[in-house]
Amino acid sequence: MTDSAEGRTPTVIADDVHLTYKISGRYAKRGGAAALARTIMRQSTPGLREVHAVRGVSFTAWEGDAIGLIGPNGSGKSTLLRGIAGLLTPSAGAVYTRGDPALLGVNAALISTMSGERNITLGGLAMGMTPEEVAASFDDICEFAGIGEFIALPMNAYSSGMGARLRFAIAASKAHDILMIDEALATGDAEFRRRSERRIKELRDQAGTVFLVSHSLGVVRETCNRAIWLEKGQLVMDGATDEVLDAYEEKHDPQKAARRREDQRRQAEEAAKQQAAGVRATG
Ligand SMILES: Nc1ncnc2c1ncn2[C@@H]1O[C@H](COP(=O)(O)OP(=O)(O)OP(=O)(O)O)[C@@H](O)[C@H]1O
Repeated sequence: MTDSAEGRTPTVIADDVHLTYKISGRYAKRGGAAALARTIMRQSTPGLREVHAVRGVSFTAWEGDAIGLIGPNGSGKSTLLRGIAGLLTPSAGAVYTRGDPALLGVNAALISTMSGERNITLGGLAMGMTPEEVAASFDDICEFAGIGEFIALPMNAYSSGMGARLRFAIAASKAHDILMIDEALATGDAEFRRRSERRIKELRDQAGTVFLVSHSLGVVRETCNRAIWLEKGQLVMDGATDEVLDAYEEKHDPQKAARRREDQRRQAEEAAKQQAAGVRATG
């Protein structure tokens, strides 16, 4: 499956995807208010409430793409990742993937009562590595996570940042066809972020596709070639990172956008001055 125009291979196709959560409990009570709530929310089953989190999203991701998913809280970013990973079945539309998607989220399934060391082994095996491959990457994973002696302690003794670092280190040790990272980088310090950004670039170079959910526009600018902007479960914009992030900033942080425009104007002015000085010096 290759796009003949550009010779690139699509890895994920989302075709008008809708993702819905069904929650029970809160409206299960009998009584007038609950019945009224059900009528308003067009519920057919008493006690079941639906949250329509992703509403008709379509895009195609390609090999080598690193796509930042941006949007305000509750806009459906994590839900869309779960849909791509196959953890949620679309209520309408479809997701097609080429290769195995691996979702690295804050809730990635490591076992909190076991040590970091043990989780490296289990996580590696769960990702389909052989025991030899796990043994070969063990030291690199420990070093990448950079949590020192904590690696020998059970993970429930870790701070949330340490846990996120270890999860990232384990997931990123293997080349994935499609790697999805949910906010993992937000919890690391500057040095860890730099290491992670380098690793994401390597994974892209190995022709994988990376999706990154992050509230840090800086991380998305540094890491991604493309961005998808979601708002209330719908796709607002999909395109080159700078273009999408500039438009997002105009809407959600106009002051910052104005400062950025001013900086760009100054830089352009400075570059023009230097070019003119260079022309005079050589002329
Ligand atoms: N497990 C769940 N059960 C029910 N509703 C959920 C569940 N997870 C998310 N939602 C709802 O789905 C919508 C989208 O949530 P989602 O977590 O995908 O957004 P997000 O853009 O990732 O948000 P954030 O930036 O805050 O992490 C929200 O209205 C949220 O309340």
